[in-house]
Amino acid sequence: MINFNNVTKVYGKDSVALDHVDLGIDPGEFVFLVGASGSGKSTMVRLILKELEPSAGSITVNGVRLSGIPRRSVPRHRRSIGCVFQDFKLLPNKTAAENVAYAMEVTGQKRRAIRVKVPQILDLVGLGEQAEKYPDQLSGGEQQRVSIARAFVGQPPILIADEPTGNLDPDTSVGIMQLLHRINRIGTTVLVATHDREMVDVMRKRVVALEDGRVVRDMVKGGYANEV
Ligand SMILES: Nc1ncnc2c1ncn2[C@@H]1O[C@H](COP(=O)(O)OP(=O)(O)OP(=O)(O)O)[C@@H](O)[C@H]1O
Repeated sequence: MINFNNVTKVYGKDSVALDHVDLGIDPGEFVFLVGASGSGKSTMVRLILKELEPSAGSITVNGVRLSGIPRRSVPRHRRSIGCVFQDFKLLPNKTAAENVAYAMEVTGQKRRAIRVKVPQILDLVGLGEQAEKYPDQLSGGEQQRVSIARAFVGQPPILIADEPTGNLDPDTSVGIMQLLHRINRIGTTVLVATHDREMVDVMRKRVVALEDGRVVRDMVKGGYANEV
């Protein structure tokens, strides 16, 4: 589903963010990408989205080699990947329902489809009752659920979350992780870049650890640290 083949990314002249990375993620997997600040997690995410180009090596997503995607087709590539961020990135002047609907509008979906789908997806993330609230009327965890609903409403085959629980307390984080797990169980490939040690240890999923741009550990049912 996602393949990095000997990928190196150098920013500027000599800032090596990724150093000969090989990584394969199969369809339907749930993978944590862990590592200290600056280890290269966000760079990997941005390469997958084709926001950046690798300095060397090749990347395949959904069976498509990214270097072969022409610029005009990049938006379609990005639509196949739902994205969730630490800071939610919701539109403050739109309700929860409108935020989700907007994501469908910009991809040209029909009004009727939007009317049907938005309540369904808000129910799925446990926010059926909060549809008409604005982001500032929602808790951090609820805002993150809206952003997951928005990322998932087009049913992309891949969902990427970059520090999805970075702004949330531990209890709320568990709920967000359970939701990502549920989305994974429906068949979505989920990649979560995180520092959240507790969550990684509880979930017992595949853990890929980066250190200075290299994959230093890849465990099937791993923990955040070596000894777990
Ligand atoms: N635009 C850029 N220009 C130059 N160097 C960069 C740029 N973006 C990232 N880097 C460097 O590349 C390395 C990897 O950064 P990256 O943001 O991928 O790490 P990260 O693991 O996502 O960190 P964090 O957890 O803090 O987000 C770091 O050394 C960083 O300083």
